[in-house]
Amino acid sequence: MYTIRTLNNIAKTGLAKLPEQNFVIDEKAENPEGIILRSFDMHKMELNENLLAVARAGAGTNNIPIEKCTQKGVPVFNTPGANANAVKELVLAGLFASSRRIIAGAAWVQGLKDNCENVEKAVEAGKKEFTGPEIAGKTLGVIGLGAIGVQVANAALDLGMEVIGYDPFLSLESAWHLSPNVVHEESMEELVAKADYITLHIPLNDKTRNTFDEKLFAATKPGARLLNFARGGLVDNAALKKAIADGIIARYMTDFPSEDLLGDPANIIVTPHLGASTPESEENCAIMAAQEIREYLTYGNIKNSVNFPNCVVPYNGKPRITVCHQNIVNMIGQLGAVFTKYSVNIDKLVNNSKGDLAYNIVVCDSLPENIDDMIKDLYAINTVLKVRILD
Ligand SMILES: NC(=O)c1ccc[n+]([C@@H]2O[C@H](COP(=O)([O-])OP(=O)(O)OC[C@H]3O[C@@H](n4cnc5c(N)ncnc54)[C@H](O)[C@@H]3O)[C@@H](O)[C@H]2O)c1
Ligand SMILES: O=C(O)[C@H](O)COP(=O)(O)O
Repeated sequence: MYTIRTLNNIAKTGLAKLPEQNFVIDEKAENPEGIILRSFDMHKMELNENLLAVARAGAGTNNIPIEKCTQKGVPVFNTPGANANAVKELVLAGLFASSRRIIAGAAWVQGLKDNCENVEKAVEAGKKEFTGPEIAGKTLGVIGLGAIGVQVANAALDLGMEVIGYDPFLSLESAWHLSPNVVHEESMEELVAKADYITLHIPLNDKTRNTFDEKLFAATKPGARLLNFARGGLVDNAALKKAIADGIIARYMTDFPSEDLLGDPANIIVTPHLGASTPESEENCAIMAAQEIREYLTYGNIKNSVNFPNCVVPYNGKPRITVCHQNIVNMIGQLGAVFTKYSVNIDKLVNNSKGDLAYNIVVCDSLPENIDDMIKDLYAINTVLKVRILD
């Protein structure tokens, strides 16, 4: 039996993928084997002793202490693409809202209640304050062409925009889906110098924090509109305010409010982190996260982990031993010696690596009687981080 702790509300259709005979869902569990979460900040949490896996029902994993998890041999999963359509739709709304002053105009009309004699007349006189340009024919710069960026880029082409993109790590998957009409830019500086609208779709990490700093704003085409539905930390807010004051940024729209962004609704539009908040995407993410954690806990199979390599061996009824270790030479030799010592015949062995980490699924014909001694011997190899027996 595995206990799964939920740190946020996770859609029930997703949790239903964890069968009751093998899984207990408990939002207060103190020592769970699995954690499923959305944006809960795990950085201040101790990783409990029994923890085996963490699944983020969503894309961004900057709220999870990945390095700490890796050191403990704990894979962190996310759900690539499961909320991409929801974010794409909100970004399209953002393109229109940052242009046409829909939000400010609608709020102004509400303010006319009990405040003027003739609403119709006031509206016709006042609407000139809320004009804004059309997006067709304008250039959209997409920074980050992953699951969301690709969908945004393709949809913007359909709306009649010129689209330019920048992503030095473009995946094969993205390349397959990206329209050939998206023009590739060699650098962020070149992209921001040409774009009338810029949209950010990159993860927040130590390399991308404050991507939009004073220097990048200085390279930006004056009058550009900047959309940030990725993470607040990608933009240096002090530099942003200066760019607004200098006329470089005509409007900033973000899904990540902070105190310093409030109080200037004409220039800064903030939504309350709504990108993935649709029933469809909440279900998609929860289902994928639950399936990933179920596969790992039950069979040791890994798909969509941000810190572990993919490693999947279809279940064939035989017991398996999984070993996660540092990715250095002669590990297979050392592991093999232990298997030989305990006369364990290997039916199938898959060893995959990602960066400094390697992971094995070893399907065995049978387990030895003194399996506890074998586990001790495996842990005696000092580069082994985690051993699991799945019988
Ligand atoms: N507002 C929301 O509710 C919401 C919802 C989902 C995702 N997000 C955010 O959006 C981000 C992107 O999501 P996704 O699903 O498209 O992820 P993804 O992993 O599919 O795509 C990210 C892309 O960014 C690229 N990239 C990384 N560093 C880059 C850099 N320095 N310059 C240019 N490109 C770079 C990668 O190569 C990748 O193609 C997530 O990390 C998350 O922070 C926000
Ligand atoms: O990274 C993500 O997937 C989004 O920011 C969604 O976050 P949420 O699941 O907390 O809405």
